[in-house]
Amino acid sequence: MTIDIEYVILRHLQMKLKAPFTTSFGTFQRKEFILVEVVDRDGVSGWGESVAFAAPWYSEETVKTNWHMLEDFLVPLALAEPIHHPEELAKRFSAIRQNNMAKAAIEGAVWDLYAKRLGVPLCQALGGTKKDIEVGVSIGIQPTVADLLQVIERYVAQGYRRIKVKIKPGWDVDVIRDVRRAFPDVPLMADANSAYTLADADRLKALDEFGLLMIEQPLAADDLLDHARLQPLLHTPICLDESIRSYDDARKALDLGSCRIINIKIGRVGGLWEAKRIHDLCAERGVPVWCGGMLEAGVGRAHNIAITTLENFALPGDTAASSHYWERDIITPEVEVQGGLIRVPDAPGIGYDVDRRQVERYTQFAKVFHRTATA
Ligand SMILES: O=C(O)CCC(=O)c1ccccc1C(=O)O
Ligand SMILES: [Mg+2]
Repeated sequence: MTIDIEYVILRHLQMKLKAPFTTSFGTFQRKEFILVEVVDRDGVSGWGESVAFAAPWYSEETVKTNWHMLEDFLVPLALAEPIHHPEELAKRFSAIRQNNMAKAAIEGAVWDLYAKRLGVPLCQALGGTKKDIEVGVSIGIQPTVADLLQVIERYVAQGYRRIKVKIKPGWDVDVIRDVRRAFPDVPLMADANSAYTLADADRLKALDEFGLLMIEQPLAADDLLDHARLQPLLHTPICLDESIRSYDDARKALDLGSCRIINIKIGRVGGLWEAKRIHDLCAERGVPVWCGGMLEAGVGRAHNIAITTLENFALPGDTAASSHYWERDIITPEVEVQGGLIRVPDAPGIGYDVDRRQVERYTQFAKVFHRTATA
């Protein structure tokens, strides 16, 4: 199989979230992101989505740094030579340091095109087998505990398979106690987005009594060592998110005992190829993984669904329904959750149609890059 990309379109989109989403590091009202379309000689399109946010709170990447990396480095590399397998592109990109979300955006588009050319769904091209995936939902910090309980009630009623609550100092032990009292049996976890240090070990230890499935990223993103010190003090498994940016990070975290579960985000680790390698490593080590979310629009959501079909994505992810985030998503059909499950689409590639009318509506500006002009 040879993929000859004829041109690439970068579009800058902005979509308003249905409800503001608050984490320990800030509040999101809208999502700005880059949609990548790669088009081959026959006019077949592959789609990718950069998950970088407008501001560098979650990681150092932003929409603008991603645009710069794509325009000046990654798109020219993708156009430079034909591609026989997306892995080749991942290797080509390894000459460029980090900037994982930018790399993943275009690599994801090439994966979609690759699977479409093969005539198979993306999940199958990746080696996934599941026909349905189990999903949970991530719930932001709310104005009051009463608000939080009401929101949780709604998602439990919709059948979501686990509830994730964002925590930070001052919105943690008492909140989780109230949630647990109201929902004694719900599969529950907490995500701190690096809001604590090792000096808070007692506070984190106090969460042990609530039977959480895991506590996600309690300490700093660059601190595998302190996570390794914290984990033996807790009964609750630590799950790492921000700390894991590559296969090697995952290997080191598992060797050190920094976590017992890994959240895989395709963008954070630089693409589907690296995500699959981390999945396979964790499978060998008997460590379950799950797919995190970055408030994606439909294209990113479709990629998350595809990777989650790999077997060792053993825990429900954060890939909630389109309608949880958006009045109107950019794909048809939209992603729906029924009884806590998403049915994996079986059409070639990402398996959803990109709704060009909606894309147009949300696009603020765009730029086209032709092979002849760059290569
Ligand atoms: O619903 C989603 O897409 C996941 C929401 C979420 O938890 C999140 C949202 C924005 C930034 C970081 C995170 C996170 O997983 O830490
Ligand atoms: Mg997280």
